[in-house]
Amino acid sequence: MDSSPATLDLDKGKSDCGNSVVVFDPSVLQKQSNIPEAFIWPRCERPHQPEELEVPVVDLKGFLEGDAASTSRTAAAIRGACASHGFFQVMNHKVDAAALHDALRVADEFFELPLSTKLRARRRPGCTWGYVGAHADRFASMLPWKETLSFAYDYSGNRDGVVDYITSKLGEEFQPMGRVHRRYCAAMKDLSLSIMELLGISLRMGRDYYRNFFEDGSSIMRCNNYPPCQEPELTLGTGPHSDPTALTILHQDQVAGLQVFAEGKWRSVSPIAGALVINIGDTFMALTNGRYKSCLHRAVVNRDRRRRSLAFFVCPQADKVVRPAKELLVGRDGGGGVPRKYPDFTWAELLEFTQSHYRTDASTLQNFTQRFLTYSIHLSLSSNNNSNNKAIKTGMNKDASQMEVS
Ligand SMILES: C=C1C[C@]23C[C@@]1(O)CC[C@H]2[C@]1(C)CCC[C@@](C)(C(=O)O)[C@H]1[C@@H]3C(=O)O
Ligand SMILES: O=C(O)CCC(=O)C(=O)O
Ligand SMILES: [Fe+2]
Repeated sequence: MDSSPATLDLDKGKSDCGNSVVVFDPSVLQKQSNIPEAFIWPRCERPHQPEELEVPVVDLKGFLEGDAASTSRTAAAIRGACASHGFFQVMNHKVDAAALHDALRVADEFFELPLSTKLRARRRPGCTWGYVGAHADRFASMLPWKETLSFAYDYSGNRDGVVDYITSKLGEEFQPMGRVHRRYCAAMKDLSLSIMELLGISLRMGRDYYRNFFEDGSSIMRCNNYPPCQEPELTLGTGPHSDPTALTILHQDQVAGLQVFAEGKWRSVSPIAGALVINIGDTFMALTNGRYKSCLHRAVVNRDRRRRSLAFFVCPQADKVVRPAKELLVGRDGGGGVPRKYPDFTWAELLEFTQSHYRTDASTLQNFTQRFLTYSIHLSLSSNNNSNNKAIKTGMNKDASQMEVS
């Protein structure tokens, strides 16, 4: 069994910091009879033949046309899904079929480029954006069998941010690719804000509450490319995690691979032509004080066919405080407040935690909260200077231990 992932020195033998950099080169790895050790996951994590998870397939036509009865039926269907496993699929979402097709086409164009060209966009240490192969620059084991390209899409920023990013990294000849991504992200923004309206209605917060919260959002576009794998039973395309973001719109191709951990086992969410998969992320779970669930999921690979998915991660504006509406903290009997499950935080803080201190997994938000509590209690013990005491920032009583950390 080969001992390590393909090693390729960058730019005439050295990377920026003078060391050889381990990258994921599918064209090399796929020729090897076995996958490198670093891609082999623990036995308990390896994929098995799953059952199907019947997630609700919600038809958005009536809601998008303003039909009141259809809107309340749609909100009820979404409420049920979000309160259990946080996943549903949407049909008749009004995202142009050509935009969906072209976005996958240009993702293929990118991933089919020579590795040296893709590495022009390589993710720099400490940055979220760029080209990544198996996270071989970040992790030493349990590497995911995938390549990804990620970039920002700012809801309120300049219209050409995506095009500028793509051309600045790859060259002016990639303008058409940037324009296709810009069109796709604009469509994802519109759909995400419509879904935020439905989430607001489903939580009886009104259609504008979450729409207003996210309309100046700072979202992330991620293209996932999962090459065929010669030992798919030993590895994972994306490891078990809940999305730290608020909402994910996933455009998967017609190759099965997405799995959700629901009712005590891994279950597949099969692709439905024309449908988009929607799931609640940790940040939205915190906004509802845990009422809506950010669910564990992963992606598996296969021996014969490449799989692609486009994940659009909706995030609030980076410095906006994530705190549940007080209406969601009222007990079912209308009595006293329900204990807070999570501290006040900003998306910038949670993102930094996932990128610098913690590998996103099944317990990201719980560990972020625990770290927050420890830090807050440490601060309150070690300093009388209340202005530094982050516990106040949680909008909670001084005794942060009242938070119910699940
Ligand atoms: C904020 C993020 C971190 C990851 C990308 C994302 O934008 C949302 C999902 C996260 C991730 C995909 C969850 C599984 C592990 C991960 C390391 C990956 O496999 O890519 C995560 C992403 C990351 O870059 O940290
Ligand atoms: O590719 C998929 O189906 C899921 C990817 C995913 O969960 C992610 O990128 O966060
Ligand atoms: Fe995910």
